[in-house]
Amino acid sequence: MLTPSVILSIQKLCSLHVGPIDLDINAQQCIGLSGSSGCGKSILLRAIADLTDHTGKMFLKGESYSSIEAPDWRRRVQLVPAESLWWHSSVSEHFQQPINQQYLSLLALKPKIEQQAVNQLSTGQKQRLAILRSLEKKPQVLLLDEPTASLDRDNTERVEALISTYLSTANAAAIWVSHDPEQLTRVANQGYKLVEGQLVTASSHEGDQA
Ligand SMILES: Nc1ncnc2c1ncn2[C@@H]1O[C@H](COP(=O)(O)OP(=O)(O)OP(=O)(O)O)[C@@H](O)[C@H]1O
Repeated sequence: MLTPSVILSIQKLCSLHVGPIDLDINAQQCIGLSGSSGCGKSILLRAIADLTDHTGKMFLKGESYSSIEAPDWRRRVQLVPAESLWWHSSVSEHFQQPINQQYLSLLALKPKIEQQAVNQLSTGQKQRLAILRSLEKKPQVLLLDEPTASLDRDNTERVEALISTYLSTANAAAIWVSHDPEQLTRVANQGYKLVEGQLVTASSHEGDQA
C-alpha cells in the first residue's frame, strides 16, 4: 500500500545491465544519483521515463505505469537529458506557450532568447532552456541527467534554486544525476550510487571517482 506522499514507486525495474531497482520517491524529494562513468545512470533514467526497454513495475501517484498512456507518462515523468535535443529551428517552436518570464529571469536568460534560432545559442543556454521546456509540461517527476554540466558556478546555482522552487511549488520529485558530490549534497535529500547495476546508499560526502 502506497503512502500518500509517494510520487513515484519503482519495483524491480530492469533495463540492460541495470537493476533490479526498487525505489520510492516522495513529493518534494530530490534523490541524488552518482556512479562511475558508464555504470548505467542514464539507462536508469531513460527506463523510468519509458524511453528504453525495461521490465518491472512503476507507479505514479499510485497509478500503475501499465494503465497510463505512454505520452502521458512521458509528460508526467520528464527526462532532461545531458545533451538537449532540438528539432525545430527556433526556440519558441519548442514551447507550447510563451516561456515563463519569471523562470527565464531566474536563469538569467533574456526574454528575446525565445525568438532566437537554436543554432545561435550556447550549449549552456540550450541546457537551461531545455530545463524550462521540461518544466512547461508541469511534470510530477523530473529526471535530471547532469543538468548543469555545461554551466558556470553562477548559472549552476540558478538552476539548483529553480529546481528547488519547482519541486516545492509543484509538489514534485526529482532524481538528479551528477558527478559532483558537493552539488548532490546541496540539492538532494537522499543520495545513491549506482554500483554494478544496484543502488547503494551514498554518504553525502562520498567522492565520485568517475
Ligand atoms: N541502448 C543501449 N544498448 C546497449 N548498450 C547501451 C545502450 N545505452 C547505453 N549503453 C551502454 O550502457 C553503459 C551505461 O551507459 P549510460 O549512458 O547509462 O552510463 P552513465 O552512467 O550515464 O555514464 P556517464 O556518467 O558517462 O554519462 C555504457 O557502457 C553504454 O555504452
